[in-house]
Amino acid sequence: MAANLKQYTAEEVAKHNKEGDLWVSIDSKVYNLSKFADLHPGGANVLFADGVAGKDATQAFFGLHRLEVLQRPQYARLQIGTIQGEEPVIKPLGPGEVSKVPYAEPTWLADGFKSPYYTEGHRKFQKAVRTFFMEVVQPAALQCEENGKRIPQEVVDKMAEVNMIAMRLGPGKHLKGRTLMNGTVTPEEFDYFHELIINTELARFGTRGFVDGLLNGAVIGVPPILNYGSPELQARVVPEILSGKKFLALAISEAFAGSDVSGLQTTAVRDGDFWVVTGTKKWITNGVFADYFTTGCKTETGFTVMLIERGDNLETKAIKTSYSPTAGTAYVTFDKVRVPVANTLGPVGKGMNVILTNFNHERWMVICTALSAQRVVVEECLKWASQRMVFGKPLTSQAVIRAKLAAMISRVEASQNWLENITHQMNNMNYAETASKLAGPIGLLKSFVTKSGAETATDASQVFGGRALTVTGMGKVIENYHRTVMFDAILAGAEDVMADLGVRQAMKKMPPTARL
Ligand code: HEM
Repeated sequence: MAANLKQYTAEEVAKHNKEGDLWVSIDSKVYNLSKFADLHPGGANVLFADGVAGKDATQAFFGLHRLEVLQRPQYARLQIGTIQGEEPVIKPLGPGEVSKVPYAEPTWLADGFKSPYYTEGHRKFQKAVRTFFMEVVQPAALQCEENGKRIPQEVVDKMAEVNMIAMRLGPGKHLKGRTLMNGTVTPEEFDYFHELIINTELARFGTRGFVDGLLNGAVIGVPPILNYGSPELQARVVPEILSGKKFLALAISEAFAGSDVSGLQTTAVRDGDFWVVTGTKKWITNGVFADYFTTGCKTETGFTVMLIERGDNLETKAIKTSYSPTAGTAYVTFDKVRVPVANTLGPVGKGMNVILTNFNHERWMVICTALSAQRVVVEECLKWASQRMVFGKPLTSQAVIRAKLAAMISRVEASQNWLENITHQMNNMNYAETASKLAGPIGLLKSFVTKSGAETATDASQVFGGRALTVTGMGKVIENYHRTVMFDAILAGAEDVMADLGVRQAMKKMPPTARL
């Protein structure tokens, strides 16, 4: 488009510097703001100021707006030309591109850095996944986060086409025979680093509610079916969910009891070939739009897990939380719901094992997405602190700001290295080894990442100041982050419980031979 636009000299632009005849240049692009001035959300008079009207307003503009403002079609069309002999310097990331901002990407994606963990195949996969998320998912993420609606079906269908929903469950037999990401990786090659890549990419939009709205219910609620459901149940339900035709939520926690499973009150009573289920569930991610609920119930001989289909006696009500309703967080009521006994997942009374099987993977997933979101905050802060001018100098000229950046960067880099180490172990341990050796480290890392997240949210808010408090505009990613950072510290195991689990697991492994 720029090629067909007229070229102007700075002197020509300077002539248009008053009400009714107002031009500015921003990053070598010339904008005619004559009519727009009265519509400008920041007011008209700021545009007529000295140093703005008829001038190169690049610095003033980027002190007040995000680059995306200029990309919105209604504003992009204000551009009438370019400055002769100049080229635009500021560019958004194209689909699949990696950021050149230091620490904005994990080191394995940074120029010249090496990693022992990632192969050429992982690199190809990362590029394909980033392109897919930027092109297909990001527009929906931004919209849904704002309007609170469920992820659109067209996006779900496109995710299903590349088997994204199946890949989100991790490596395993459910991938067999599927073409993954248009053949970028085979089901046999797909490992936890591929899954880490997906989790990293999906959390990069500064839209925390949408991260859970992106069918997280299935990620945590389908594995019990794959591991414990009868072949008939699997054959009926799993394809519907992995193809995005039906949605599923994991329904364990209640207002009466969170992780304290012994306190659960939802009860299932046997009546012939059916369970009759009565009770309530709270904080159920994706519950608002789920068709199936992998549900924990109290039965005569203990805790039992079963798959419950939405029907007349099952109601869901949206719960207002501090993140976007696009996550579909629900309060669920079961009123004598009749559930076929064939829907039981695992042995009756042994539901704790069914749920526990899934915990490490769920917590690891939360670590991946929480860390990715934290890294985005680091990038936002590095950009802002460099472009924001105070007393004639960039914010980075303040030592106190640099100290905050140092702390933020160190936290994400430390967590990334620990996460990649754990992911490598997951690739090389069988299920029993993972359960015995990694529950502790995963608990500790989850606690570390979420504590770091809270510190980073505070630091980033100080860097952005008042802008961190507004839902739109310059600090919108920071606002979303500090408003929602606690979700990761609570979902899938509260921060303090996770840290304690790590130490308790270590205590179990203390050798009797050890003495000071
Ligand atoms: C193509 C030119 C421009 C467009 C399309 C534009 C558009 C906007 C938009 C959409 C907002 C709302 C906030 C946001 O979404 O970030 C805004 C706010 C604002 N704009 Fe502009 N603007 C332009 C140029 C400028 C320039 C050159 C100045 C220089 C002083 C300016 C000063 C402001 C101010 C002071 C605000 C309020 C910021 C805030 O609330 O934090 N704008 N502008």
